Amino acid sequence: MSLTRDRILSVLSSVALPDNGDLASRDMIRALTVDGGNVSFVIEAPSPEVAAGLEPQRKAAEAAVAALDGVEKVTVILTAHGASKPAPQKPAPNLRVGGHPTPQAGPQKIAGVDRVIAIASGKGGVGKSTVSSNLAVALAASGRKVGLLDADILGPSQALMMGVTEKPTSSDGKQLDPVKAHGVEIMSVGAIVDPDQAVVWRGPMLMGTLQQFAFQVNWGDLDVLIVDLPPGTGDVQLTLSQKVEMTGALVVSTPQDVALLDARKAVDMFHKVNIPVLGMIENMSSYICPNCGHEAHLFGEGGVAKEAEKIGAPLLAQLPLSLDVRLAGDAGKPVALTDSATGEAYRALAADLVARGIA
Ligand SMILES: Nc1ncnc2c1ncn2[C@@H]1O[C@H](COP(=O)(O)OP(=O)(O)OP(=O)(O)O)[C@@H](O)[C@H]1O
Repeated sequence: MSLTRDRILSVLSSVALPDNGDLASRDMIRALTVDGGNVSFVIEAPSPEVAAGLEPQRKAAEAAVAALDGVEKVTVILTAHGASKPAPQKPAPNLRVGGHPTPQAGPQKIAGVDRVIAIASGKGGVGKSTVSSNLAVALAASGRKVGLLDADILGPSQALMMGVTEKPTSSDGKQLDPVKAHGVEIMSVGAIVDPDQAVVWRGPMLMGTLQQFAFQVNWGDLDVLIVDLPPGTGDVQLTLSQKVEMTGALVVSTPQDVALLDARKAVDMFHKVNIPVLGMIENMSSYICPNCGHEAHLFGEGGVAKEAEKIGAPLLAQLPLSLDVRLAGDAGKPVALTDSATGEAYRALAADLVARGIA
């Protein structure tokens, strides 16, 4: 019998919960991924208190799936949603972007948002923002309700890449309303400040803005909020993991060794802050000559696949290096909107993420 999501869910329905029901019937399984013999998923408890008592169920789930034919490796992560205490009354939010962070106890859910997926890379310039915008557009075109939070506060790209020309407003004087482009709700510093103006802020201002973008924006009901991170393993990544309940991260890398070295660090950082890495994406994978059709692996071949295998995460896509991608990004009309081969690759990636329960 082949290893399918349904088969794994049926095995998980044998893992009973202390207060009735089982892991599958109570809809606690998230981000279930089957990649060859590697199976990974997240058990999401409704609160930290419930999660604290579920380690035996996590172990039982791991053992039950490991016993299935064809399973080589199982990764099961236990997370919790919901604050342990009622959230304290918040003061009226300050609409000025760039305020200092407000104190907050532990990561919190963004109201109305089902899943928060970070798009990360170790190295800069590997195409994280390009992947974020195209994935957001492809998911929205497939019928998902999608938001895009540009967490690259100092080097925001999303206003340009998504062709945003209007500024966010506030309909209630308290929360910011995101701007909408290509079916996606967007919040980016690039939509607020003049494009030629540098954002020169110290850490606390950055973190305050990040918190505002997560919690003082009317995101509405979203299936998935894509968070375009800055490169590296710094303050923004740490703050997000401490303030926002994240579903997981997708790590983007190009195939060459210098990029992979940094991608490995990004993966390690996510493990340290307990955010599951749900998959890797190889960008600028190969170049197909538009004249003769010859495919050249300019930056090497197979490196990202090997890395993904090492961490037990799926390699979700291998996206080509193509002039169309850059031109479309610069024009504010992501290539995923087109019928090109790269547009099709992004649609396939979006469909795969939906099928895996990631988006
Ligand atoms: N597959 C691709 N083919 C051609 N050009 C690409 C591709 N992916 C990204 N680019 C181009 O490479 C440049 C850098 O991409 P992008 O800004 O998405 O990278 P990034 O990792 O987000 O960068 P940063 O580290 O600055 O945040 C952009 O001009 C983009 O259009």
